[in-house]
Amino acid sequence: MDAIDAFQDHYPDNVAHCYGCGSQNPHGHQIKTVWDGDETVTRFTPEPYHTSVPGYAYGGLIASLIDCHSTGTAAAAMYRQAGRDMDSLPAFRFVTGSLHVDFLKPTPLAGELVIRGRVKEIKGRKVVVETTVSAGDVTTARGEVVAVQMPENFG
Ligand SMILES: CCCCCCCCCC(=O)SCCNC(=O)CCNC(=O)[C@H](O)C(C)(C)COP(=O)(O)OP(=O)(O)OC[C@H]1O[C@@H](n2cnc3c(N)ncnc32)[C@H](O)[C@@H]1OP(=O)(O)O
Repeated sequence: MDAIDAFQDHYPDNVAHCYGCGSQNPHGHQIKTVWDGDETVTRFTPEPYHTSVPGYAYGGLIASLIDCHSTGTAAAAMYRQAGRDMDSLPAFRFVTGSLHVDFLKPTPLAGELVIRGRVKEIKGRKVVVETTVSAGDVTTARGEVVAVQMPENFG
């Protein structure tokens, strides 16, 4: 999916290979996240190969959408709080410290999923993001991610 000025379009190429959100990963989801007021939104249409129970999406897919939607939201929220453009330096880069997912209902494979995030807390290098996944008007999963600013010596 192409989106204009998505958060992920501002990730430098050297950190744009993530399976969930990297624009440079041809095998990945390549999600695109934007602001919608105080919320963030990603739209993603699963493929037939994302199956768990026939007709329904694999939980790992749902978790990875929540994960990368939330880390992208964390970065955008830090830039917004600082009143900075997402291309400005030094860059805010976030990795997942923890990922909690509640699978509320089976997620249908047919059609678009809407992933929405809301910042719950910003404290120091940590951003806590609450994210939901919806199919039509049904919320099928809810997640909470603790995103932590990537240390200089990551790895
Ligand atoms: C721009 C490019 C970005 C592209 C990549 C997007 C990534 C997409 C999502 C991913 O899949 S990332 C890959 C999976 N994640 C990792 O591999 C991370 C592995 N873990 C680490 O490297 C470190 O544990 C981590 C950087 C997450 C934290 O280590 P730190 O030493 O920097 O954290 P520190 O101990 O200073 O804690 C900072 C705050 O975060 C909190 N925190 C850290 N780890 C946590 C955790 N696991 N659960 C809950 N909170 C956590 C910690 O409590 C604290 O909060 P408080 O300030 O309120 O006290």
